[in-house]
Amino acid sequence: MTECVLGVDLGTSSVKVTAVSRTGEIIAQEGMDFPLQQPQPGYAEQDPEDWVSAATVSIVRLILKDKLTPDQIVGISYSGQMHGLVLLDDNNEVLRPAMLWNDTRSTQQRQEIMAKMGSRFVDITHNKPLEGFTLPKLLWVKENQPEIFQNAKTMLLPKDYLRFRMTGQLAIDYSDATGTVMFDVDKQQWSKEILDAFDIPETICPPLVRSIDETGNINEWYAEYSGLSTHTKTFGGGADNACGAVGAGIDGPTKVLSSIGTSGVILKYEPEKETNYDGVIQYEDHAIPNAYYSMGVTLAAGFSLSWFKKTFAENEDFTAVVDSAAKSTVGANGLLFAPYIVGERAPYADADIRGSFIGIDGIHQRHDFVRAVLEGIIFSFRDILDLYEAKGNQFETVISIGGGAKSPLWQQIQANIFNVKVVSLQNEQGPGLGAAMLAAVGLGWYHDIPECAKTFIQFKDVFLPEPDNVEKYRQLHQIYRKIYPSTKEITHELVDFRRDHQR
Ligand SMILES: Nc1ncnc2c1ncn2[C@@H]1O[C@H](COP(=O)(O)OP(=O)(O)O)[C@@H](O)[C@H]1O
Ligand SMILES: O=C(CO)[C@@H](O)[C@H](O)COP(=O)(O)O
Repeated sequence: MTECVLGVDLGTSSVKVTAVSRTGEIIAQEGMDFPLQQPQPGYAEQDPEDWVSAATVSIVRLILKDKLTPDQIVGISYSGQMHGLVLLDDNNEVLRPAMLWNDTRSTQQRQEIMAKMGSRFVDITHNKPLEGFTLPKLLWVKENQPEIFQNAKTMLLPKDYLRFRMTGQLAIDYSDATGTVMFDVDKQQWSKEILDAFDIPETICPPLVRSIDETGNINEWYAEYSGLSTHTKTFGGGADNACGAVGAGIDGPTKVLSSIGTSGVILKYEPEKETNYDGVIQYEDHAIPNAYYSMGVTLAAGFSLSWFKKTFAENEDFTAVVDSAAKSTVGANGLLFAPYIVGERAPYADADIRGSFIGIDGIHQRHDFVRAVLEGIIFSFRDILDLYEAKGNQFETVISIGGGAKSPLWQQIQANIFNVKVVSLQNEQGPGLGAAMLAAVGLGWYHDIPECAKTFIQFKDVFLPEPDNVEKYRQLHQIYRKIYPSTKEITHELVDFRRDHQR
């Protein structure tokens, strides 16, 4: 019997569960989608029960279809979509749908936090209180649903809710704790100053654990529900981007992570706790003990492509639609797309900006629109890379992960727009692999994450920049950068119009 660990990656569009042997072989992988609710402009919610059901179906498939035996699964760890607010009452029942990282309804609360604490807030958390983060959401509930806030005993993030249902134990790891912006990065503890400023009881914050720490065995109920064994241990896990960076081997200043999941992320490893980008780029504790990372986030990366596919090519094969972009040209025959379809976080922290196609011409065909979507998402990543380069960083390698890394064409576009070599992983599920690595280290199979990485991480393809196309994309990016200032006012007015006339 080959022992294995499971990396459970709770994303925004689906959960993916990856079973990995002690020698780093991916022996099986299962997953299941779940829906996203957007009932009003800026709202993004999910039912936490959908996460539990989808994770359980995936685990049951691993056992029944892929023939893993429960005893073979010795450890489980988690990678989770960040910042989402799950509120539990004193019976640990969920009080309202989870408000997700791409829910931007809390602009007023963001302003209130800045008005009250200003730069002190950024000093403590190393972040600005953007709508996507957990504290503004909690304050939105406090102000708009006071009866729910009063009954809220515990706040959890998505992966921590899933682990709670599997083990009965409440916990949060440091990488997800930083993403709440209720955490003092320098002191490495919940910030009493922030909690007191907004009258939030510290008891709402779950106990902190390291990503490699044990967080209890699978409990009797979940063992019966899923077929897992009560001997299986769970481990803290981390934020999906922290786990993605672990699974992609981002371990030094010359490598950068490019993740195309529902969101898009450009991420850099940071060895120093003291680094502070004044909140222009996010700063987080890592899943690697005593390490940190920074990142810029595009709110709708894979989500823009999925939206396009659902709206204009619903019944077609996803890969075929993406591949059709090869029929277009560099620059999509003069068509640009700005992916601000649910607002934006970096480099423009603007909840009310919306997306656009610019330059639509009578000659354009659907494949030009697909190409423009792929390119527009990477132009927005280029904006983030520009922020890093302006601070003196130079990268030699981009490691590409997430659902978007299934497309070789999209990775070549990245190499050309970044003008940096892009490398893919054998399996694009970096966060799931990273989570499995946390369990492998937690179990003691490996001394630490760098040692585990030598066995677990396997690279696949290399995409080199093509000089002619690099130059064309450089020119196109100059035009792309004008879209935000040119469309800001118009799209804000349209969002306001929609809010005013929402039925
Ligand atoms: N064949 C494909 N080629 C390129 N991109 C894809 C393909 N299939 C899915 N995607 C993109 O991958 C995204 C989902 O990536 P994933 O890493 O699973 O996200 P999450 O972790 O947020 O659930 C989708 O939004 C979609 O745009
Ligand atoms: O908000 C952030 C990071 O700050 C997002 O990156 C979420 O963590 C969602 O990740 P995916 O579902 O796109 O992987």
